[in-house]
Amino acid sequence: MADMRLIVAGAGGRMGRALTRVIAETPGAVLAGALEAPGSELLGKDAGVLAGLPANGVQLSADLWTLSANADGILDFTVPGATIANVAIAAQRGLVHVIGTTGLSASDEAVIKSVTSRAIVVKSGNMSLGVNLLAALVKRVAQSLDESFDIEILEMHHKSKIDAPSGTALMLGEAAAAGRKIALEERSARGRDGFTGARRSGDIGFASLRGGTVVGDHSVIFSGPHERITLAHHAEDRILFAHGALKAALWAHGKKPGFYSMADVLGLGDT
Ligand SMILES: NC(=O)C1=CN([C@@H]2O[C@H](COP(=O)(O)OP(=O)(O)OC[C@H]3O[C@@H](n4cnc5c(N)ncnc54)[C@H](OP(=O)(O)O)[C@@H]3O)[C@@H](O)[C@H]2O)C=CC1
Ligand SMILES: O=C(O)C1=N[C@H](C(=O)O)C[C@H](O)C1
Repeated sequence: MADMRLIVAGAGGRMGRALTRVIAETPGAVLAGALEAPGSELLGKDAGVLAGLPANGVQLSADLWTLSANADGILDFTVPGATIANVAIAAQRGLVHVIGTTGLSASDEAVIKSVTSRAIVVKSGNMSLGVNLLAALVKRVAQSLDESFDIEILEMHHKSKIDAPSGTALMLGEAAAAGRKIALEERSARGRDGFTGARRSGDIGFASLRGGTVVGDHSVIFSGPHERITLAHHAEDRILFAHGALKAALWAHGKKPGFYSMADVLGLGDT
């Protein structure tokens, strides 16, 4: 099969630059375009140079329709508004759309699902093997423990992160809720402040810390009578997520339209 031609959306961002570097070193993948926000001062700059590599001749553009005329996939780690705009074009062009953007609303999620009868979407709040394994473990532990164990999810990220709780924390919350056979949206406790009253039994709590350059730390705490179990993951470099996104794109190339998760890509199934 010919090399997969990939567009990096948000090419000037932290993940975008990491993705450009990983594409350059991945056999079977080639950078076909670099997308940035309309009005960005980075438009016209060379994607390779921005990523700390030699110039590669791919200049940042805000025109996905034109870029995608000659592409097979788009790696999208941007902001919700941009991802939703990209969804329609990716579907129309038949691209593999790998979505890592977090902070999407329920209606954004519905828009993404609505195109998957004709589009190939791989979406995950975290593209790392470790976090996807952790989610499977969290589901398993939540299945085994009753409501005498309170579930709390703690995450810490760098000071530039703009959404909370993190997409990963919500994914781990979904895993815990699936293990307990409850609906997360009915049982989550977020943003405690002031006179909150006692913790409601069966809730899944979330807490977010921000500071410095932390790439991504997540802990799921099962706090029971006189004992506590903590399952945790620490991301050490965001290149980890970029490798996961590339793996997802190459895996999805040629697949039937549908909505896929990183668990599908990694062969973890519905564990
Ligand atoms: N699923 C996963 O494994 C991971 C997910 N993420 C998620 O990825 C997203 C990006 O993270 P990060 O790279 O740190 O953030 P950055 O802010 O560094 O990068 C986002 C980039 O998207 C650009 N952008 C904004 N609007 C558009 C648009 N309309 N079209 C194209 N590009 C646009 C921004 O440009 P500008 O600055 O000019 O607005 C910026 O360059 C976040 O939601 C984060 O949570 C991050 C790591 C791993
Ligand atoms: O914004 C980030 O940096 C990250 N975002 C993702 C999230 O919201 O969970 C994944 C990772 O933790 C880094």
